[in-house]
Amino acid sequence: MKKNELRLRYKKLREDFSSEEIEDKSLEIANNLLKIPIWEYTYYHLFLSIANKREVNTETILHILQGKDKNVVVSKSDFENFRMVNYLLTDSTVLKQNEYGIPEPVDGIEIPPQNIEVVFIPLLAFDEKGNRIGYGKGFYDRFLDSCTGETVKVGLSFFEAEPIISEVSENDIPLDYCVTPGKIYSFKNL
Ligand SMILES: Nc1nc2c(c(=O)[nH]1)N(C=O)[C@@H](CNc1ccc(C(=O)N[C@@H](CCC(=O)O)C(=O)O)cc1)CN2
Ligand SMILES: Nc1ncnc2c1ncn2[C@@H]1O[C@H](COP(=O)(O)OP(=O)(O)OP(=O)(O)O)[C@@H](O)[C@H]1O
Repeated sequence: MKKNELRLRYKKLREDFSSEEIEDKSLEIANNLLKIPIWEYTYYHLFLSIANKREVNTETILHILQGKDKNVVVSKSDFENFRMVNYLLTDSTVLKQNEYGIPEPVDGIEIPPQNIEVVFIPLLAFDEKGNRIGYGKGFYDRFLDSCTGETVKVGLSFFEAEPIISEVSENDIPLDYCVTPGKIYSFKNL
């Protein structure tokens, strides 16, 4: 199916979940994440969920990372150039909601993308090869492009994989893993 059709379809599917379903499914995703081999690294990039958009709630994942004493990196989006600037999340980080309701650090210690070892990625949809679709502004395409080839890319999704996403462009960087409430996909060596 085409990207725009998939975006619309999955946005609708997500909107049908109750807050309780979002919480339960997000917890199952966090539990499944513990089963993939990504816990020996130091720098983890996490997105902070938009409360009213029915995204995967990443709060439990944040607590897991903090419990393991990992360095957590969060970003601020620049809607002029569709790039993200990444900051270390610390006790003194001040978060402020941007115009889309995304909590963002006001400032802080900037972390170069090359230092980031694991990235958790919000998705609208993905396919069995690990291709992904986001909001379509290319924020994550640009960000992942500036990370290293070694950076582990982990998608988080409420839904299972589509058989195939057409119109994959050369900018699209595929996932290494995708975790859903019921399943763990590994795309390594595909
Ligand atoms: N929590 C979270 N943080 C994230 C992302 C995300 O998907 N989730 N992003 C992933 O890329 C980046 C921000 N990307 C965005 C891209 C487009 C729009 C946007 O145009 N919103 C419109 C229409 C949204 C819609 O179609 O539903 C709006 O809210 O009016 C917002 C954020 C970086 N941070
Ligand atoms: N590395 C890049 N450098 C410059 N432009 C890019 C890059 N990656 C993607 N873009 C541009 O960003 C736009 C959105 O890309 P695409 O349709 O793949 O979105 P997406 O993968 O759904 O979005 P996102 O990355 O925000 O989740 C396209 O116009 C694309 O040309």
